[in-house]
Parts: sequence; structure tokens; C-alpha cells
Amino acid sequence: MDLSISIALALLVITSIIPFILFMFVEKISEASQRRLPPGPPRWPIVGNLLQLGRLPHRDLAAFCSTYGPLVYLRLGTVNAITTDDPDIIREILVDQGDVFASRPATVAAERLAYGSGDVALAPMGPHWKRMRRICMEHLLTTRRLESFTGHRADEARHLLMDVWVKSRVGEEVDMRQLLGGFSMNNVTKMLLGKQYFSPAAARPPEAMEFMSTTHELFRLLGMIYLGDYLPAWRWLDPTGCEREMKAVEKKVDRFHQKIVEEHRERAARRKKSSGEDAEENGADDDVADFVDVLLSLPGEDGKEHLDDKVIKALMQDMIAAATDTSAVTNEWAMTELLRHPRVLRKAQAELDAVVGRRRHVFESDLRHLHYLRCIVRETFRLHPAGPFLIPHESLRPASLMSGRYTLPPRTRVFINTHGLGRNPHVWGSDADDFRPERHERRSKVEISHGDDFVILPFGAGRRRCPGAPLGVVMVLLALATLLHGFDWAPSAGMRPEEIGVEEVYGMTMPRAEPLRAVATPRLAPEMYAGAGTD
Ligand code: HEM
Repeated sequence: MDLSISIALALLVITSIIPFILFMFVEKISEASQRRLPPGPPRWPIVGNLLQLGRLPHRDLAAFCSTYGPLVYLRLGTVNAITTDDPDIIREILVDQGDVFASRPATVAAERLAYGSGDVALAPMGPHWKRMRRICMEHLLTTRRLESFTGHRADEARHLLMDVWVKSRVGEEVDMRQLLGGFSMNNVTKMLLGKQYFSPAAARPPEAMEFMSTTHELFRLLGMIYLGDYLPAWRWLDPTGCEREMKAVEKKVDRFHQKIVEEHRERAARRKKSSGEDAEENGADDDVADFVDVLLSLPGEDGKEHLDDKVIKALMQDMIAAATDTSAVTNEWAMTELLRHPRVLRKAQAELDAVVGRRRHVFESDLRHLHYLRCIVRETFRLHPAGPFLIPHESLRPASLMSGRYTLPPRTRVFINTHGLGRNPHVWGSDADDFRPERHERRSKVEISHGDDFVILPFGAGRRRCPGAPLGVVMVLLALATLLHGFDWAPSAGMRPEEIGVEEVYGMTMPRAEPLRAVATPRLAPEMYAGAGTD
């Protein structure tokens, strides 16, 4: 054999063996450093546990918790991850060690679709997130500002009543997803953008349609598990075209948001011109100013006169995404369970008759007295939490959990399984899968949030807890109270209550697999549907 060929062959063998030896060595070292990781299912090389996750990953992770213990370690491609459905461990992660676990992972969707993680919900822990969160808490979601929209919410409740009434008169089934989605979207866009996109009288249909389809595309992409977040080589190939799609949606969404910002800016300029210097100094009028008006009036970072457009658009998008789907999905699940359990539905109506009566409409001020309805909402959140993994958290630095029993590397992704928590038999007993609002009835005040015991977690807890929870609770209770007070409800023609499905689909929020349809029959005097009073 020619010497040069022999040398070439020898070099080839050496260069192939060295990486293999190095790989074994690194594996050995990392195995040693991982000795105190929590237990978890066996994993494959390279992909780790990725192939063990199916279409309903919250159910797969709950199954791991019941097999391997309350805290489970997973390797998802190149990513270290943990999951739990145990209230004490959840408290430890979100509250006791809240400063360690309060970051968010850098995902492709957050980068592409949330203005480079420039929003609140997907921003990593740091000064930018702190500033964005403060703007939400101090300027957008204050009690005073939310109260100033009480009248709008009452109007929307009246529209809800009228919409159903019109359908009930001609015996038409109600598409609950469309109905409840419209209610949430109108409430939110009115507060945020000063528009009701889904009231035909309030917005041009093409604009409403564009808004709806763009928002849905955005939700879908933000909610999907993208393999490129776990296997960098996948991004390179992008075999499903996901990143190309994200880029296209990014452009479309940005054009839409920019238009809204420009419209508000023009309106503010017109206002300023017509009302002179006084109005400029006072800023936007609190009673009529929507969130975008407020954002346009705030100073920017580093002494800038105004916030950057990018920041305004990121916040606006966050609020729409965080506020609309969550409450609509929750209401669709509540109505699903009520149709499956007519006894519970009738009991809630009896309570409404006692608290509100049949001679007036439900007011927001009634909601705190509707003890049983609150139990229904709490039970709905237990079985069908809108965010099955909250929004996944990430650790900022090495951490130990469960009294130092386990150590975790930095940047461990955290899947708090709220779906698993709500169905955990160690917490809720052997009937954990049954819808039974009475299990909350003994509480003197029915909290619709986690409380001290952390047994339900609809809005998260600790530093990243939902800042819109009070508004979310009002929107859910108001829609349900209005629908149950105004109508008797029955399943679609020919269907028995127990035949109504409870299959879910995984996503950023977790809706029913199929839109719910139901039949409504008015239960108030006819004149009650002609107009509704406000508080
Ligand atoms: C029923 C309604 C709602 C539900 C079930 C819900 C649920 C949640 C959940 C589970 C989280 C993640 C918490 C975590 O990761 O620890 C969250 C975060 C968030 N929610 Fe809500 N939410 C609702 C309504 C709203 C509303 C009405 C708004 C605002 C108008 C809002 C704004 C936000 C924001 C900005 C975040 C991100 C917080 C952060 O990362 O610092 N949500 N929400």
C-alpha cells in the first residue's frame, strides 16, 4: 500500500476515535456532576426524553411524576428540565426560591414573535422585565383603571345576553367558543386599543377578520413545542418550515401593531391640537384613555421622551395574548362541565336567583356574593387550568431543591404541571378527576387563586404570577353569571350530558379539542333581553 494512503488512513482512524474518546470522557464527567439530579425516565442519546412526549405532554409529565416521584428530571435534547405536580415543591420553586427560578427560557418563538423577548411574559429575568412589569402594574392594570372600564364590561355582558337571545329565539345552537371568544376579545381590545373588533358595528369586518386570523396564528406558533428549541441542528434544517412561518407571522403582526400605534399617535395629535396645551400637560384622560394611549404618554428609558415603539408593541401584544384566550378557554370549559352536570348548573342558577333575582341583570358588584359560582370557577381551574405548564420558567443559577436533596444546573427549564397538580390524587383524593364544586364549598371565602396551600395554581405564584388575575377572574365570573342567569342550557340536539367530551389540545392555552355547542332557552321576562342596566 502506498505510504501516503496508509498515513491518510491512520489519520482518519485517529480523527474518528479521538472525538469518540472525548465524548465518553465528557459523558463520564457530566454523569458524575449529575449524580444528584432528581430521578427521571431513562433517556436516549442526543434526543434524551424528547421522544417520550406525545401530543398531550402535560399528561406524559404527570405520568412521570407518579412513576419517579414528585420531582422529575428530564433531558430534552440539549436542555436540562424538571417537572413537578406537588404543591410543596411548587411553593419552593416559585416562592421560597423565586429569585432563582423566575427567568424564562430563550426560545425561538420568544425571539421571533415577542419582539426579541422584549415583552413581559417571555422576557428573561433582568432590568428590562422589571421595567415592563412595573409599567403593567403601575399604569395598565391598576384597580382604578380596571374600575374605569366597569361600564364597558357591563355593555359586553349585555351584548352576550343579546347574542344568545337572538339565537335562542330561532332555535339556533350557540357556538360557545365563538361567543365567549368574542366577549373576551371585545373586553380586552376595548381596554387596550379602544376598539371592539368583534362587534360588527364597531369595526370594519375585514379589519376584524385580519385581527382575528393574525392573533390565532400568533397563539398557535407561541404555543407549539418547537424542536429547534431543544435540538439546535433542527433549526438549521427547519424541515417543517416552522421558522419561515414565524418570520412571515412576525412581519404581519408587526404591521398590524404599528398601524394601531400610528392611529393612536394621530388621534393624540388631533386631541392635542383641539384642546390646547392643558390637555398636553394632563396627558391622556383616565376615563377614556386606552392602554396604548397610556403607553404613548409614558417616558422612555435613559431619559428618552417616549417609550420605543418596539416596547409599546411588545406590551400590547402580550396583553392581548395573555388576556383573551385564557379567559375564553376557561369559560368554555366551565360551560362544558356545567352541561355535563345539570345538577350543578341548576344549583348555580338558584344562587343567582337568590343573590340577583330575576328582575335585574347581574352586576359586577354581585360577583363576590356568588359563593357557589366561585366554587365552580375554582373547580374549573383545578381540572382545566388555562396554562398547563404556566409559562415555563428557567433557573438563573445552580440550585438545590427538597432540602438540598437534589442539585440542578443553571438554566434548567421548569415545567410546573398545573394540570397534574389539579388531578393529583395525593392532593385531591381518589375522585380527583370528577367535577365537584362542593369540594371548595367549606371555604369561607372562595379564593380563585393559589392561596397558602398551593393546591390550585391558575395564575402562577411568586415573581412571575399573572398581573392580570383580578381582571381575568372578573371576566370569567361575569360571563358565566350572565349566561346562567339569562338562560337554561342543554347539550346539542340529541346529545346526553355524559356524552359531552372533555378531550383537550395542548398549546399556550389548553382548549377543548372541539368547540362546544349548546342550546339556550331564555329564563327571564322578555323585557329583560331588550336592554341591561349598569351598576
Ligand atoms: C382567566 C384569565 C387568565 C389566566 C388563567 C391567566 C394565567 C396566567 C398564567 C398561568 C401566567 C404565567 C404565570 C407564571 O409563569 O408563573 C400568566 C402570566 C401573565 N399574564 Fe395572565 N392570565 C389571565 C388573564 C390575564 C389578563 C387579563 C392579563 C392582562 C390584561 C394577563 C397578563 C399576564 C402577563 C403580562 C403575564 C406575564 C407575567 C410575567 O411573566 O411577569 N393575564 N397568566
